[in-house]
Amino acid sequence: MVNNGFSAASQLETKLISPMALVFNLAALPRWSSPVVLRMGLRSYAGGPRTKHKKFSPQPPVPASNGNKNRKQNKRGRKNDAKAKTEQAFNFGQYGGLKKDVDVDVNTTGKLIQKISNFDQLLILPSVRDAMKEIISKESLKIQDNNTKNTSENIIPSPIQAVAIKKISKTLMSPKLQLHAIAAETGSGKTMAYLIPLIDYLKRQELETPELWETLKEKALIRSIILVPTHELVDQVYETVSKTNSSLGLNSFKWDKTTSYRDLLDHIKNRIDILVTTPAKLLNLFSIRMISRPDKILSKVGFVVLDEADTLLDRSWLEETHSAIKKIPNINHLIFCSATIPQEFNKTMQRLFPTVVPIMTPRLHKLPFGLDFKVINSALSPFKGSKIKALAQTLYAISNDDTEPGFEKRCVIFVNEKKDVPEIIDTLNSKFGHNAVGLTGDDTTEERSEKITPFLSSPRPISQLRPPEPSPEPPLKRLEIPDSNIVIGELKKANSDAIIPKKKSLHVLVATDLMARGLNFKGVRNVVLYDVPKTSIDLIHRVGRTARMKQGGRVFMLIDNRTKSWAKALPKIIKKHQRLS
Ligand SMILES: Nc1ncnc2c1ncn2[C@@H]1O[C@H](COP(=O)(O)OP(=O)(O)OP(=O)(O)O)[C@@H](O)[C@H]1O
Repeated sequence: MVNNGFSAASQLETKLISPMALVFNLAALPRWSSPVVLRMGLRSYAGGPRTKHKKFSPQPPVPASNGNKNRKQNKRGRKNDAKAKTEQAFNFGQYGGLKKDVDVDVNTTGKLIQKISNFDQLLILPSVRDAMKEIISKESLKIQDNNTKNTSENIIPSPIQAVAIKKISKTLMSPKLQLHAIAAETGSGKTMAYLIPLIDYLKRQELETPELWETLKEKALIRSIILVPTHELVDQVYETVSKTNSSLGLNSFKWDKTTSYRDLLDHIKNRIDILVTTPAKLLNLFSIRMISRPDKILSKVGFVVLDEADTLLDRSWLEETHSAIKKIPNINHLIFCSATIPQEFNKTMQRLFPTVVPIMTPRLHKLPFGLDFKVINSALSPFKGSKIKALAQTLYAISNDDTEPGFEKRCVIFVNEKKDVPEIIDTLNSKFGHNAVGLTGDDTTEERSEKITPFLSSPRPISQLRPPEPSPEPPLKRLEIPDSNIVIGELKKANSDAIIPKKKSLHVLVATDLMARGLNFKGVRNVVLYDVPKTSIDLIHRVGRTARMKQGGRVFMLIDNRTKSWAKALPKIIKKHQRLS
């Protein structure tokens, strides 16, 4: 029987899988959820100085207290409100870490966003709009499961792009300082949500103040900066940004570990319109002897983006990032972009940037739409507590099911501790015959890049790969669960290591949280959480490497007796489309 995919309702259901029977089927491609925007519970974010917006009001108005009765009623009211709020945001076992009182205002901004179904409805220069649509259509994943081809005509703004561009474009050329925080679920197109306003800003500067532009265009300066936490993200963001060089005549440049000072200087001399780098590198500008006036070079930077802002402003990065921003004296737009709002990040923002204006979508802190989440209990027979056996069988089953027909399959495995990576790789490759590579912060930049590149590009058609090695594998018994469209692949005698056949057609990457942030694993349909992530924040980022932008994806989370109580909460969260807290 052809495996057609789950029904719409069951796509979002989480299933607890018995270890002997792993369920395989990619969820059908999800559509955009209703594009709506929310006002976040980032109390201090409200009240931006320059842009009009409503203030966040976490509690309904309480009438002026008058005597004991009123006080008691008010107290009860407040209790009920608090209860309703905690019920709304599901608390995942001992998890937490995320800002809880995310308050969705679906009605006001939501309706506005629902109306935006086309880039033409947004205030963007036509040349910028056309160029960016073209880039998206080339970068965005081809939908494998049907014959729809991406062309710039059928590219529409994602909800976060619609709302961010709409809001930022209103006062784009106002000379006053403007701070925005863009936050939306993983894989929702946040890069373009800040890049389109940034590029529109640069091009409008050129067109609207031609005299000024004439004096600046030959100068040694930088006009905008995108800061990211890792070199992988420098490469990824630059890959997109650099496509504007030819189509829009911009000079973009990435400054990473491999860049020589000479190269950097040469590019600065010819004007850098968009610089992509890390905060540490930017601070380096002040210690390069060849550069006599770094302050002058930065004096014309008008647009700054902090991508993965929650990482860049967490305890270990804060000082560096804040120092880097402080070195840029004339910022006009400062944008913070993030998929999660951890409590600590929220507090930092309240303290350092209390006037920032939030731009968010209602799916923030929810797991991706169209995700198929499976929980595998390694404590049960036949694994009997061996997580590695459970992992090996999961991988075997992934490589043998009939998903992703005609394309190579890839799977990213996340572990909590980097010390576990070498052992897992060794066991998977030597004992179970997998084709796995491991990545930790100990790898050099070059090693990391070599290992990760095959996962960042679209899956290759099998016809382009060399024929797989023959493997002495037993036939896979296929079963169907009555009254469902679930197909089960069952291994004969799966409790014995010896019978698990060698399998090389699946490409496996084992990584730590380092690779969980922001990386656009194009078309990776399978993520395995070898360890239960320690916080909701980690869970969201790791899960978010699959099911990106309308693409289905599966997550297999391995649990044991220690972690199973936490895992129990997840089915409810996903089924009810709840937000993690
Ligand atoms: N309007 C659009 N239509 C279709 N695809 C798009 C659109 N905008 C962006 N994309 C594609 O969606 C994918 C995910 O985008 P992006 O990496 O910006 O997500 P993100 O929200 O930054 O994710 P993360 O939170 O993990 O960093 C990319 O492959 C990008 O090319």
